[in-house]
Amino acid sequence: MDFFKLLGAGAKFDKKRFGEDITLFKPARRDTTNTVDVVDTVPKELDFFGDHSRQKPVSKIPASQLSGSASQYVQATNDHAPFENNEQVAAFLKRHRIKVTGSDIPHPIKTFTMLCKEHKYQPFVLRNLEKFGFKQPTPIQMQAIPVAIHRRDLIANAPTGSGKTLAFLLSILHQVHSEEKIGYRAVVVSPTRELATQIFDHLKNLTSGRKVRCCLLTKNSAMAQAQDPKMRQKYDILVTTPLRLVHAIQNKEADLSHVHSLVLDEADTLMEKGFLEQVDEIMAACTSSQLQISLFSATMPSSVEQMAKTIMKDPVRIIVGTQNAATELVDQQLVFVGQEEGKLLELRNMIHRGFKPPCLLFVQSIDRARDLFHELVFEGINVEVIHSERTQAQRNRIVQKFRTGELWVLICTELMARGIDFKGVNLVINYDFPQSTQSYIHRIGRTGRAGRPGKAITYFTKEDAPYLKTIVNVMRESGCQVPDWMLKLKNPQKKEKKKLKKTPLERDTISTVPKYDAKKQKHKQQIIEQSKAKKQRSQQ
Ligand SMILES: Nc1ncnc2c1ncn2[C@@H]1O[C@H](COP(=O)(O)OP(=O)(O)OP(=O)(O)O)[C@@H](O)[C@H]1O
Repeated sequence: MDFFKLLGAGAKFDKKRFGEDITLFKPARRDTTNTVDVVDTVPKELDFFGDHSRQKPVSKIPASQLSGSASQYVQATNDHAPFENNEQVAAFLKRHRIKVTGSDIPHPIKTFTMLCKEHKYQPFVLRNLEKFGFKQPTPIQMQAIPVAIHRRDLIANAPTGSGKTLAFLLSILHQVHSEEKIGYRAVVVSPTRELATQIFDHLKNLTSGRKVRCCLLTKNSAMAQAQDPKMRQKYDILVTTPLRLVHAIQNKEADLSHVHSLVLDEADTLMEKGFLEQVDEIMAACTSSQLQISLFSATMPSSVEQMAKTIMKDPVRIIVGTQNAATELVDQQLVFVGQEEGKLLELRNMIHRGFKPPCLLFVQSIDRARDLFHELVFEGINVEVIHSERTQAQRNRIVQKFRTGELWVLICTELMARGIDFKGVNLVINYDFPQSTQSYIHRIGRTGRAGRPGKAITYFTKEDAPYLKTIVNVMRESGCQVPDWMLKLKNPQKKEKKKLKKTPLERDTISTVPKYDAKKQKHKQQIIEQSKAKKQRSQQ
Protein backbone atom coordinates (compact mmCIF):
# COMPACT_ATOMS: atom_id res chain seq x y z
CA MET A 1 0.00 0.00 0.00
CA ASP A 2 2.86 2.36 0.83
CA PHE A 3 4.34 1.68 -2.55
CA PHE A 4 1.01 2.41 -4.18
CA LYS A 5 0.72 5.67 -2.27
CA LEU A 6 4.15 6.71 -3.43
CA LEU A 7 3.31 5.94 -7.03
CA GLY A 8 0.00 7.74 -6.67
CA ALA A 9 1.57 10.87 -5.18
CA GLY A 10 0.12 13.91 -6.90
CA ALA A 11 -2.79 12.00 -8.52
CA LYS A 12 -6.30 13.33 -7.85
CA PHE A 13 -8.93 10.81 -6.76
CA ASP A 14 -12.56 11.65 -7.31
CA LYS A 15 -14.46 11.74 -4.00
CA LYS A 16 -17.74 10.75 -5.65
CA ARG A 17 -16.31 7.58 -7.14
CA PHE A 18 -14.09 6.50 -4.31
CA GLY A 19 -16.16 7.64 -1.33
CA GLU A 20 -14.56 6.81 2.04
CA ASP A 21 -11.81 4.85 0.28
CA ILE A 22 -10.32 8.15 -0.77
CA THR A 23 -8.26 8.25 2.43
CA LEU A 24 -6.53 5.03 1.35
CA PHE A 25 -5.32 6.69 -1.82
CA LYS A 26 -4.05 9.85 -0.23
CA PRO A 27 -0.58 10.62 -1.55
CA ALA A 28 2.27 9.47 0.63
CA ARG A 29 2.66 12.01 3.38
CA ARG A 30 5.85 12.83 5.09
CA ASP A 31 6.43 10.35 7.88
CA THR A 32 7.44 12.32 10.90
CA THR A 33 7.09 9.48 13.38
CA ASN A 34 9.61 7.01 12.06
CA THR A 35 12.63 9.22 12.03
CA VAL A 36 16.21 8.51 12.86
CA ASP A 37 19.03 10.83 13.72
CA VAL A 38 21.42 11.25 10.86
CA VAL A 39 24.62 11.53 12.80
CA ASP A 40 27.32 8.94 13.15
CA THR A 41 26.86 7.60 9.68
CA VAL A 42 30.18 8.01 7.89
CA PRO A 43 31.11 4.69 6.33
CA LYS A 44 34.30 3.50 7.98
CA GLU A 45 36.28 3.46 4.78
CA LEU A 46 35.45 7.15 4.29
CA ASP A 47 36.24 8.17 7.81
CA PHE A 48 39.24 10.34 7.02
CA PHE A 49 39.43 11.77 10.49
CA GLY A 50 38.82 8.53 12.35
CA ASP A 51 36.15 8.53 15.00
CA HIS A 52 36.37 12.28 15.46
CA SER A 53 34.26 13.10 12.45
CA ARG A 54 31.53 10.74 13.63
CA GLN A 55 30.13 13.50 15.67
CA LYS A 56 27.34 12.92 18.11
CA PRO A 57 24.54 15.43 18.22
CA VAL A 58 26.01 18.32 20.11
CA SER A 59 24.64 19.21 23.49
CA LYS A 60 22.93 22.55 23.27
CA ILE A 61 22.00 25.35 25.57
CA PRO A 62 18.31 24.84 26.39
CA ALA A 63 16.17 27.10 24.20
CA SER A 64 14.55 28.59 27.28
CA GLN A 65 17.87 30.13 28.24
CA LEU A 66 18.46 31.77 24.92
CA SER A 67 17.88 35.29 24.04
CA GLY A 68 17.56 36.73 20.57
CA SER A 69 15.30 33.79 19.82
CA ALA A 70 11.53 33.59 20.02
CA SER A 71 11.54 31.10 22.88
CA GLN A 72 11.45 33.82 25.48
CA TYR A 73 9.46 36.51 23.70
CA VAL A 74 6.41 34.51 22.80
CA GLN A 75 5.25 34.91 26.39
CA ALA A 76 3.75 38.34 26.67
CA THR A 77 4.80 40.45 29.60
CA ASN A 78 2.67 42.92 31.49
CA ASP A 79 5.57 45.13 32.33
CA HIS A 80 4.73 48.39 30.55
CA ALA A 81 6.35 50.63 33.14
CA PRO A 82 8.74 53.18 31.66
CA PHE A 83 12.38 52.88 32.65
CA GLU A 84 13.19 54.96 35.71
CA ASN A 85 16.92 55.21 35.30
CA ASN A 86 19.86 54.14 33.14
CA GLU A 87 20.66 51.19 35.41
CA GLN A 88 17.24 49.70 34.64
CA VAL A 89 17.85 50.17 30.92
CA ALA A 90 21.29 48.56 31.16
CA ALA A 91 19.91 45.58 33.09
CA PHE A 92 17.08 45.16 30.55
CA LEU A 93 19.51 45.23 27.61
CA LYS A 94 21.82 42.77 29.33
CA ARG A 95 18.95 40.39 30.04
CA HIS A 96 18.03 40.36 26.34
CA ARG A 97 21.65 40.23 25.17
CA ILE A 98 21.31 43.51 23.30
CA LYS A 99 24.48 45.52 22.82
CA VAL A 100 23.90 49.01 21.58
CA THR A 101 26.46 51.69 20.82
CA GLY A 102 26.28 55.26 19.57
CA SER A 103 25.39 58.65 20.94
CA ASP A 104 22.14 59.53 22.63
CA ILE A 105 20.53 56.11 22.31
CA PRO A 106 16.73 55.90 22.68
CA HIS A 107 15.36 53.53 25.33
CA PRO A 108 14.16 50.12 24.15
CA ILE A 109 10.48 49.18 24.16
CA LYS A 110 9.32 46.39 26.46
CA THR A 111 6.01 45.59 24.79
CA PHE A 112 4.20 46.32 21.53
CA THR A 113 1.54 48.26 23.44
CA MET A 114 4.25 50.82 24.25
CA LEU A 115 4.27 51.68 20.53
CA CYS A 116 0.81 53.17 20.81
CA LYS A 117 1.16 54.52 24.32
CA GLU A 118 4.53 56.21 23.93
CA HIS A 119 5.18 56.49 20.24
CA LYS A 120 1.79 57.38 18.77
CA TYR A 121 1.40 54.34 16.54
CA GLN A 122 -2.13 53.95 15.21
CA PRO A 123 -4.25 51.25 16.89
CA PHE A 124 -4.48 49.21 13.67
CA VAL A 125 -0.80 48.29 14.05
CA LEU A 126 -1.46 46.67 17.41
CA ARG A 127 -4.59 44.97 16.11
CA ASN A 128 -2.68 43.46 13.19
CA LEU A 129 0.23 42.39 15.39
CA GLU A 130 -2.22 40.54 17.59
CA LYS A 131 -4.11 39.13 14.62
CA PHE A 132 -0.94 37.58 13.21
CA GLY A 133 0.25 36.25 16.57
CA PHE A 134 2.99 38.72 17.48
CA LYS A 135 2.59 39.13 21.21
CA GLN A 136 5.93 40.33 22.42
CA PRO A 137 8.80 42.10 20.64
CA THR A 138 12.02 40.18 20.04
CA PRO A 139 15.25 41.75 21.28
CA ILE A 140 16.11 43.28 17.89
CA GLN A 141 12.59 44.75 17.69
CA MET A 142 12.86 46.13 21.24
CA GLN A 143 15.84 48.28 20.35
CA ALA A 144 15.70 48.84 16.58
CA ILE A 145 12.15 50.27 16.50
CA PRO A 146 12.77 53.16 18.93
CA VAL A 147 16.04 53.98 17.16
CA ALA A 148 14.17 54.33 13.86
CA ILE A 149 11.32 56.25 15.51
CA HIS A 150 13.92 58.79 16.60
CA ARG A 151 15.01 58.96 12.96
CA ARG A 152 18.51 57.72 13.58
CA ASP A 153 20.64 55.83 11.08
CA LEU A 154 21.01 52.24 12.14
CA ILE A 155 23.29 49.22 11.71
CA ALA A 156 21.51 46.16 13.10
CA ASN A 157 23.08 42.73 13.48
CA ALA A 158 20.87 39.98 14.96
CA PRO A 159 20.72 36.21 14.42
CA THR A 160 18.82 34.57 11.57
CA GLY A 161 15.15 34.05 12.36
CA SER A 162 15.11 36.62 15.17
CA GLY A 163 12.50 38.97 13.68
CA LYS A 164 14.52 41.62 11.85
CA THR A 165 11.82 41.97 9.17
CA LEU A 166 9.14 43.01 11.64
CA ALA A 167 11.69 45.33 13.26
CA PHE A 168 12.21 47.35 10.07
CA LEU A 169 8.61 47.14 8.90
CA LEU A 170 7.31 48.56 12.17
CA SER A 171 9.98 51.26 11.97
CA ILE A 172 8.76 52.22 8.51
CA LEU A 173 5.11 52.28 9.55
CA HIS A 174 5.92 55.01 12.01
CA GLN A 175 7.29 57.14 9.15
CA VAL A 176 4.24 56.77 6.92
CA HIS A 177 1.36 57.17 9.33
CA SER A 178 0.08 60.38 7.76
CA GLU A 179 -2.02 60.15 4.61
CA GLU A 180 -0.05 62.36 2.25
CA LYS A 181 -0.11 61.41 -1.39
CA ILE A 182 3.39 62.28 -2.41
CA GLY A 183 4.68 58.91 -3.61
CA TYR A 184 7.18 56.58 -2.02
CA ARG A 185 8.19 57.59 1.48
CA ALA A 186 9.96 54.38 2.41
CA VAL A 187 11.92 51.84 0.39
CA VAL A 188 13.01 48.34 1.37
CA VAL A 189 15.70 46.78 -0.81
CA SER A 190 16.40 43.05 -0.63
CA PRO A 191 18.76 40.92 -2.74
CA THR A 192 16.30 38.39 -4.20
CA ARG A 193 12.79 38.45 -5.63
CA GLU A 194 11.73 35.66 -3.28
CA LEU A 195 12.78 37.67 -0.26
CA ALA A 196 11.22 40.89 -1.59
CA THR A 197 7.93 39.04 -2.11
CA GLN A 198 8.07 37.63 1.41
CA ILE A 199 8.72 41.08 2.91
CA PHE A 200 5.88 42.52 0.84
CA ASP A 201 3.45 39.83 2.09
CA HIS A 202 4.51 40.51 5.68
CA LEU A 203 3.94 44.24 5.10
CA LYS A 204 0.50 43.63 3.63
CA ASN A 205 -0.47 41.66 6.74
CA LEU A 206 0.75 44.43 9.00
CA THR A 207 -1.14 47.11 7.12
CA SER A 208 -4.27 45.09 6.42
CA GLY A 209 -7.45 47.09 6.70
CA ARG A 210 -5.59 50.42 6.36
CA LYS A 211 -4.86 52.84 3.62
CA VAL A 212 -1.11 52.42 3.68
CA ARG A 213 -0.28 51.58 0.09
CA CYS A 214 2.54 49.18 -0.60
CA CYS A 215 4.10 48.30 -3.92
CA LEU A 216 6.19 45.31 -4.87
CA LEU A 217 8.24 46.46 -7.82
CA THR A 218 7.97 43.89 -10.59
CA LYS A 219 8.25 44.22 -14.36
CA ASN A 220 4.48 44.63 -14.59
CA SER A 221 4.04 47.11 -11.75
CA ALA A 222 6.96 49.20 -13.08
CA MET A 223 5.40 49.23 -16.55
CA ALA A 224 2.01 50.26 -15.19
CA GLN A 225 3.61 53.13 -13.31
CA ALA A 226 5.54 54.18 -16.40
CA GLN A 227 2.33 54.37 -18.43
CA ASP A 228 0.41 56.22 -15.74
CA PRO A 229 2.63 58.58 -13.71
CA LYS A 230 -0.34 59.36 -11.43
CA MET A 231 -0.10 55.82 -10.12
CA ARG A 232 3.29 56.59 -8.62
CA GLN A 233 1.72 59.08 -6.21
CA LYS A 234 -0.53 56.32 -4.94
CA TYR A 235 2.10 54.29 -3.14
CA ASP A 236 3.72 54.94 0.24
CA ILE A 237 6.11 52.03 0.65
CA LEU A 238 8.17 50.30 -2.01
CA VAL A 239 9.66 46.81 -1.70
CA THR A 240 12.13 45.88 -4.41
CA THR A 241 15.31 44.19 -5.54
CA PRO A 242 18.23 46.49 -6.46
CA LEU A 243 18.32 45.87 -10.19
CA ARG A 244 14.59 46.31 -10.69
CA LEU A 245 14.70 49.64 -8.85
CA VAL A 246 17.74 50.88 -10.77
CA HIS A 247 15.92 50.13 -14.04
CA ALA A 248 12.90 52.04 -12.78
CA ILE A 249 15.08 55.01 -11.76
CA GLN A 250 16.89 55.05 -15.12
CA ASN A 251 13.61 54.83 -17.04
CA LYS A 252 12.13 57.56 -14.84
CA GLU A 253 9.46 55.18 -13.58
CA ALA A 254 10.30 55.73 -9.91
CA ASP A 255 10.72 58.95 -7.98
CA LEU A 256 12.61 58.55 -4.70
CA SER A 257 12.90 62.22 -3.80
CA HIS A 258 10.37 61.91 -0.94
CA VAL A 259 11.89 58.77 0.54
CA HIS A 260 12.64 59.37 4.21
CA SER A 261 13.45 55.82 5.14
CA LEU A 262 15.70 53.46 3.22
CA VAL A 263 16.15 49.91 4.52
CA LEU A 264 18.78 47.57 3.14
CA ASP A 265 17.87 44.06 4.20
CA GLU A 266 20.75 41.55 4.02
CA ALA A 267 22.84 44.71 3.89
CA ASP A 268 26.21 42.99 3.85
CA THR A 269 25.45 41.22 0.60
CA LEU A 270 23.95 44.38 -0.91
CA MET A 271 27.18 46.20 -0.13
CA GLU A 272 29.33 43.67 -1.91
CA LYS A 273 30.57 43.79 -5.48
CA GLY A 274 27.75 43.00 -7.84
CA PHE A 275 25.13 44.94 -5.89
CA LEU A 276 27.15 47.89 -4.64
CA GLU A 277 26.90 49.97 -7.81
CA GLN A 278 23.14 49.53 -7.88
CA VAL A 279 22.85 50.45 -4.20
CA ASP A 280 24.95 53.56 -4.87
CA GLU A 281 22.57 54.56 -7.63
CA ILE A 282 19.55 54.03 -5.39
CA MET A 283 21.10 56.13 -2.63
CA ALA A 284 21.90 58.90 -5.09
CA ALA A 285 18.23 58.94 -6.13
CA CYS A 286 17.08 59.34 -2.50
CA THR A 287 17.68 63.07 -2.42
CA SER A 288 15.73 64.05 0.70
CA SER A 289 17.87 65.71 3.37
CA GLN A 290 15.82 63.80 5.95
CA LEU A 291 16.81 60.39 4.60
CA GLN A 292 17.30 57.82 7.34
CA ILE A 293 19.27 54.68 6.42
CA SER A 294 18.94 51.31 8.17
CA LEU A 295 21.06 48.27 7.52
CA PHE A 296 19.94 44.84 8.73
CA SER A 297 21.65 41.48 8.55
CA ALA A 298 22.61 38.42 10.57
CA THR A 299 26.16 38.93 9.35
CA MET A 300 27.89 42.28 9.25
CA PRO A 301 31.61 42.08 8.50
CA SER A 302 33.59 45.01 9.87
CA SER A 303 34.60 46.07 6.34
CA VAL A 304 30.91 46.54 5.50
CA GLU A 305 30.33 48.50 8.71
CA GLN A 306 33.25 50.78 7.88
CA MET A 307 31.90 51.41 4.41
CA ALA A 308 28.40 51.95 5.75
CA LYS A 309 29.57 54.52 8.25
CA THR A 310 30.87 56.70 5.42
CA ILE A 311 27.33 57.14 4.12
CA MET A 312 25.53 57.37 7.48
CA LYS A 313 25.10 60.16 9.96
CA ASP A 314 25.99 59.30 13.55
CA PRO A 315 24.55 55.77 13.32
CA VAL A 316 23.40 53.63 16.23
CA ARG A 317 24.75 50.09 16.15
CA ILE A 318 22.80 47.18 17.62
CA ILE A 319 24.13 43.67 18.09
CA VAL A 320 21.90 40.94 19.51
CA GLY A 321 23.74 37.98 21.00
CA THR A 322 27.23 37.41 19.62
CA GLN A 323 28.17 39.41 16.56
CA ASN A 324 28.14 37.48 13.28
CA ALA A 325 27.19 34.22 14.99
CA ALA A 326 24.80 31.49 13.92
CA THR A 327 21.53 31.07 15.72
CA GLU A 328 21.90 29.00 18.86
CA LEU A 329 18.76 27.02 18.09
CA VAL A 330 20.39 24.87 15.43
CA ASP A 331 22.05 21.58 16.21
CA GLN A 332 25.06 21.75 13.87
CA GLN A 333 26.93 18.70 12.67
CA LEU A 334 29.87 18.11 10.38
CA VAL A 335 29.99 14.82 8.51
CA PHE A 336 33.08 13.62 6.69
CA VAL A 337 32.16 11.87 3.44
CA GLY A 338 35.63 11.19 2.01
CA GLN A 339 35.24 11.77 -1.71
CA GLU A 340 32.50 13.44 -3.71
CA GLU A 341 30.65 10.10 -4.20
CA GLY A 342 30.42 9.74 -0.44
CA LYS A 343 27.84 12.54 -0.34
CA LEU A 344 25.26 10.75 -2.44
CA LEU A 345 25.85 7.57 -0.48
CA GLU A 346 25.40 9.40 2.79
CA LEU A 347 22.29 11.19 1.59
CA ARG A 348 20.67 8.03 0.25
CA ASN A 349 21.40 6.23 3.52
CA MET A 350 19.73 9.04 5.40
CA ILE A 351 16.66 8.96 3.18
CA HIS A 352 16.31 5.21 3.55
CA ARG A 353 16.70 5.32 7.32
CA GLY A 354 14.05 8.04 7.54
CA PHE A 355 14.42 11.73 8.18
CA LYS A 356 12.27 14.58 9.34
CA PRO A 357 11.18 16.81 6.44
CA PRO A 358 10.93 19.57 5.33
CA CYS A 359 14.56 19.66 4.35
CA LEU A 360 16.64 22.15 2.37
CA LEU A 361 19.63 20.87 0.46
CA PHE A 362 22.26 23.44 -0.53
CA VAL A 363 24.65 22.97 -3.45
CA GLN A 364 27.17 25.38 -4.94
CA SER A 365 25.93 25.74 -8.53
CA ILE A 366 22.90 25.52 -10.77
CA ASP A 367 24.36 22.54 -12.67
CA ARG A 368 24.92 20.66 -9.45
CA ALA A 369 21.39 21.47 -8.29
CA ARG A 370 20.03 19.96 -11.51
CA ASP A 371 22.29 16.90 -11.24
CA LEU A 372 21.29 16.25 -7.65
CA PHE A 373 17.63 16.59 -8.56
CA HIS A 374 18.03 13.92 -11.27
CA GLU A 375 19.58 11.62 -8.70
CA LEU A 376 16.92 12.13 -6.06
CA VAL A 377 13.80 12.26 -8.15
CA PHE A 378 13.46 8.47 -8.11
CA GLU A 379 13.99 8.12 -4.38
CA GLY A 380 10.27 8.27 -3.57
CA ILE A 381 10.52 11.62 -1.83
CA ASN A 382 8.70 14.73 -2.99
CA VAL A 383 11.67 16.72 -4.19
CA GLU A 384 12.08 19.87 -6.31
CA VAL A 385 14.89 22.13 -7.35
CA ILE A 386 15.04 25.93 -7.34
CA HIS A 387 17.65 28.25 -8.82
CA SER A 388 17.84 31.49 -10.76
CA GLU A 389 17.49 29.83 -14.17
CA ARG A 390 13.99 28.59 -13.41
CA THR A 391 11.20 30.88 -14.55
CA GLN A 392 9.62 33.23 -12.04
CA ALA A 393 6.36 31.28 -12.26
CA GLN A 394 8.19 28.03 -11.49
CA ARG A 395 10.04 29.65 -8.59
CA ASN A 396 6.81 31.00 -7.12
CA ARG A 397 5.08 27.65 -7.46
CA ILE A 398 7.94 25.74 -5.85
CA VAL A 399 8.21 28.16 -2.92
CA GLN A 400 4.46 27.88 -2.39
CA LYS A 401 4.57 24.07 -2.50
CA PHE A 402 7.42 23.97 -0.02
CA ARG A 403 5.55 26.33 2.29
CA THR A 404 2.45 24.14 2.27
CA GLY A 405 4.42 20.94 2.92
CA GLU A 406 3.66 19.41 -0.45
CA LEU A 407 7.40 19.22 -1.08
CA TRP A 408 9.60 17.46 1.44
CA VAL A 409 13.01 18.23 0.04
CA LEU A 410 14.05 21.36 -1.80
CA ILE A 411 17.39 21.44 -3.57
CA CYS A 412 18.65 24.97 -3.86
CA THR A 413 21.55 27.23 -4.63
CA GLU A 414 22.63 30.33 -2.69
CA LEU A 415 19.44 31.96 -4.01
CA MET A 416 17.53 30.59 -1.02
CA ALA A 417 20.27 31.04 1.57
CA ARG A 418 19.25 34.45 2.83
CA GLY A 419 16.15 35.73 4.51
CA ILE A 420 13.63 33.17 3.32
CA ASP A 421 11.34 32.24 6.19
CA PHE A 422 9.97 28.76 5.62
CA LYS A 423 8.19 27.89 8.81
CA GLY A 424 9.21 24.61 10.36
CA VAL A 425 12.18 23.58 8.21
CA ASN A 426 13.61 20.72 10.27
CA LEU A 427 16.80 20.05 8.45
CA VAL A 428 19.33 21.93 6.35
CA ILE A 429 21.96 19.90 4.56
CA ASN A 430 25.01 21.60 3.14
CA TYR A 431 25.59 19.05 0.41
CA ASP A 432 28.38 21.29 -0.83
CA PHE A 433 30.54 22.97 1.76
CA PRO A 434 29.65 26.68 1.92
CA GLN A 435 32.04 29.17 0.34
CA SER A 436 32.14 31.56 3.29
CA THR A 437 31.28 31.84 6.95
CA GLN A 438 28.45 34.22 6.06
CA SER A 439 27.00 31.74 3.61
CA TYR A 440 27.14 29.01 6.30
CA ILE A 441 25.39 31.20 8.89
CA HIS A 442 22.59 32.19 6.50
CA ARG A 443 22.11 28.72 5.03
CA ILE A 444 21.76 26.97 8.39
CA GLY A 445 19.60 29.88 9.55
CA ARG A 446 16.77 28.60 7.31
CA THR A 447 16.02 26.27 10.20
CA GLY A 448 15.91 27.10 13.91
CA ARG A 449 13.68 30.11 13.33
CA ALA A 450 11.38 31.99 15.67
CA GLY A 451 12.39 29.91 18.66
CA ARG A 452 11.96 26.49 17.05
CA PRO A 453 14.86 24.08 17.12
CA GLY A 454 16.49 22.87 13.91
CA LYS A 455 19.29 20.74 12.63
CA ALA A 456 22.05 21.41 10.09
CA ILE A 457 24.41 18.87 8.60
CA THR A 458 27.44 19.90 6.58
CA TYR A 459 29.17 17.33 4.39
CA PHE A 460 32.85 17.77 3.84
CA THR A 461 35.38 15.98 1.66
CA LYS A 462 39.16 15.87 1.84
CA GLU A 463 39.22 18.92 -0.44
CA ASP A 464 37.06 20.93 1.97
CA ALA A 465 39.12 19.99 5.01
CA PRO A 466 41.45 23.05 4.84
CA TYR A 467 38.39 25.30 5.33
CA LEU A 468 36.82 23.26 8.09
CA LYS A 469 38.02 25.52 10.87
CA THR A 470 35.89 28.44 9.62
CA ILE A 471 32.75 26.40 10.32
CA VAL A 472 34.16 24.98 13.55
CA ASN A 473 34.60 28.56 14.79
CA VAL A 474 30.95 29.35 14.08
CA MET A 475 29.83 26.15 15.80
CA ARG A 476 31.79 26.97 18.91
CA GLU A 477 30.56 30.59 18.97
CA SER A 478 26.96 29.43 18.87
CA GLY A 479 27.34 27.08 21.81
CA CYS A 480 27.93 23.76 20.04
CA GLN A 481 30.38 21.34 21.55
CA VAL A 482 33.22 20.69 19.16
CA PRO A 483 35.89 18.05 19.70
CA ASP A 484 39.30 19.34 20.76
CA TRP A 485 41.07 18.11 17.65
CA MET A 486 38.79 20.25 15.51
CA LEU A 487 39.51 23.31 17.61
CA LYS A 488 43.19 22.72 17.04
CA LEU A 489 42.81 22.86 13.25
CA LYS A 490 44.52 25.75 11.48
CA ASN A 491 42.46 28.67 10.27
CA PRO A 492 42.73 29.09 6.50
CA GLN A 493 44.63 32.19 5.40
CA LYS A 494 42.70 35.31 4.46
CA LYS A 495 43.89 34.91 0.88
CA GLU A 496 42.52 31.35 0.70
CA LYS A 497 39.19 32.39 2.18
CA LYS A 498 38.86 35.19 -0.35
CA LYS A 499 39.66 32.81 -3.19
CA LEU A 500 37.04 30.30 -2.05
CA LYS A 501 34.43 33.02 -1.68
CA LYS A 502 35.04 34.08 -5.26
CA THR A 503 35.32 30.67 -6.89
CA PRO A 504 33.86 27.44 -5.58
CA LEU A 505 36.00 24.29 -5.43
CA GLU A 506 35.90 22.13 -8.51
CA ARG A 507 33.98 18.98 -7.76
CA ASP A 508 33.23 15.73 -9.55
CA THR A 509 29.79 15.65 -11.14
CA ILE A 510 26.95 14.43 -8.93
CA SER A 511 26.17 11.10 -10.49
CA THR A 512 25.71 7.44 -9.72
CA VAL A 513 27.11 6.65 -13.14
CA PRO A 514 30.73 5.45 -12.78
CA LYS A 515 33.22 8.27 -13.18
CA TYR A 516 34.64 6.96 -16.47
CA ASP A 517 31.16 6.77 -18.07
CA ALA A 518 30.22 10.16 -16.67
CA LYS A 519 33.27 11.73 -18.27
CA LYS A 520 32.47 10.06 -21.57
CA GLN A 521 28.89 11.30 -21.36
CA LYS A 522 30.01 14.84 -20.56
CA HIS A 523 32.41 14.82 -23.49
CA LYS A 524 29.65 13.58 -25.81
CA GLN A 525 27.33 16.31 -24.53
CA GLN A 526 29.98 18.97 -25.14
CA ILE A 527 30.43 17.81 -28.74
CA ILE A 528 26.66 17.90 -29.31
CA GLU A 529 26.43 21.43 -27.86
CA GLN A 530 29.40 22.65 -29.91
CA SER A 531 27.91 21.34 -33.14
CA LYS A 532 24.52 22.89 -32.25
CA ALA A 533 26.20 26.27 -31.68
CA LYS A 534 28.08 25.95 -34.97
CA LYS A 535 24.86 25.18 -36.81
CA GLN A 536 23.15 28.18 -35.25
CA ARG A 537 26.03 30.48 -36.19
CA SER A 538 25.98 29.31 -39.78
CA GLN A 539 22.22 29.98 -39.98
CA GLN A 540 22.59 33.58 -38.75
N1 LIG B 1 7.66 39.37 17.89
C1 LIG B 1 7.53 38.19 17.33
N2 LIG B 1 6.85 37.18 17.94
C2 LIG B 1 6.72 35.96 17.39
N3 LIG B 1 7.24 35.63 16.18
C3 LIG B 1 7.93 36.58 15.53
C4 LIG B 1 8.10 37.90 16.05
N4 LIG B 1 8.80 38.62 15.15
C5 LIG B 1 9.06 37.81 14.11
N5 LIG B 1 8.54 36.58 14.33
C6 LIG B 1 8.58 35.43 13.41
O1 LIG B 1 9.91 34.94 13.40
C7 LIG B 1 10.23 34.40 12.12
C8 LIG B 1 11.56 34.93 11.65
O2 LIG B 1 11.47 36.31 11.41
P1 LIG B 1 12.28 37.04 10.26
O3 LIG B 1 12.05 36.36 8.96
O4 LIG B 1 12.00 38.47 10.34
O5 LIG B 1 13.78 36.73 10.72
P2 LIG B 1 15.10 37.49 10.33
O6 LIG B 1 15.75 37.94 11.58
O7 LIG B 1 14.85 38.52 9.29
O8 LIG B 1 15.94 36.27 9.72
P3 LIG B 1 17.00 36.24 8.51
O9 LIG B 1 18.27 36.82 9.03
O10 LIG B 1 17.12 34.80 8.20
O11 LIG B 1 16.43 37.06 7.40
C9 LIG B 1 9.07 34.76 11.19
O12 LIG B 1 8.28 33.62 10.99
C10 LIG B 1 8.30 35.81 11.96
O13 LIG B 1 6.93 35.77 11.65
